[in-house]
Amino acid sequence: MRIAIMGTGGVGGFFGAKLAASGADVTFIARGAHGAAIAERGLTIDSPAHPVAGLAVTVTDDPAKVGPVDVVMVAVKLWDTAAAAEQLRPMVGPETVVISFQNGIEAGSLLRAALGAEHVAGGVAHISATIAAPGVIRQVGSLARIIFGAFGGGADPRLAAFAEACQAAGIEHTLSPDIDRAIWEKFVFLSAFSAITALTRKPIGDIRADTDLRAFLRDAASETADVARARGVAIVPEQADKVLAAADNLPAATRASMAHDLERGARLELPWLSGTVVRLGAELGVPTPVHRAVWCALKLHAGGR
Ligand SMILES: NC(=O)C1=CN([C@@H]2O[C@H](COP(=O)(O)OP(=O)(O)OC[C@H]3O[C@@H](n4cnc5c(N)ncnc54)[C@H](OP(=O)(O)O)[C@@H]3O)[C@@H](O)[C@H]2O)C=CC1
Ligand SMILES: CC(C)(CO)C(=O)C(=O)O
Repeated sequence: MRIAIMGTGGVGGFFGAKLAASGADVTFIARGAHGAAIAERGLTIDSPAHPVAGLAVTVTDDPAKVGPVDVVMVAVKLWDTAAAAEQLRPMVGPETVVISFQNGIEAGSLLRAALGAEHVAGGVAHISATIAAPGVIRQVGSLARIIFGAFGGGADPRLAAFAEACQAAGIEHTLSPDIDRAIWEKFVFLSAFSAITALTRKPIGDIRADTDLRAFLRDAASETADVARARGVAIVPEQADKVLAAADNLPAATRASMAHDLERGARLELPWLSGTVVRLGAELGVPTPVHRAVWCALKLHAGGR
């Protein structure tokens, strides 16, 4: 199986390295100093649970040189999705499946429109990882799990084969019969978690210990769950409580990637997180006052410094 990693950052670099370390045929798409460092010194995963040191890998900044592959894992930030979809086109052959492991709920439809629905599946990544230095991915905590599946359900032998590759690589994974709901469940969690850890500039340990902030987190999750249900997604009534339970189980130091991006003055995925909740809420007649407040408080930071 040939696998390409479109965007070798926290998510793509981590899971791609696990696959490559297991002997899978993986090509990494990476650019700039990061791509040059990987070519020169290999790919390093700084992680107590899943360390990889200077793994020699195939890396290029030009997908046209790769040719068709079996699986493309898309792991660029959301603002790069449209450009990445165009660039990865030469890697898509008749049997290729492209799986987005990005956050939010919009990447799948954008990729389907660009590449054709038959070539696109959905995915979710549960991990906390960043590019610590060129060529180096740092994982925080030990959570590292992916979920993927065919949009609309149904069996897809290409995804079953990818699940086997994940199994061989020791990647915790689920081939989901309902990826649409899994993507929305992650969105209910992340829209709330990114909102509160970015707005307060505090990790989850401080937030969950404070009654007001705990309620804020739950309210934010509730709003996104209401929007999901108004869109016809079967999100259970207790989903906001599940978000609190998930927050209680995270290492105390955990923050959303958007909170890290805010602190280092980088661009934010805010428009696709709280921004999308506000936009869809307005379209569907669902009030979203918490996400509106978050959107207003952070929007002037969304472009980075
Ligand atoms: N980080 C995390 O812990 C998690 C992130 N996610 C989601 O996964 C997605 C990816 O996030 P993350 O891994 O943090 O992102 P990163 O910023 O760490 O990595 C993305 C990488 O893709 C590169 N890239 C973008 N476009 C191209 C291109 N056309 N060609 C080559 N390289 C390209 C970027 O390069 P450059 O820097 O030059 O732009 C960057 O190196 C996001 O939607 C995020 O929300 C989901 C779960 C956890
Ligand atoms: C919350 C987390 C770390 C879970 O994977 C995440 O997706 C993010 O911060 O972008």
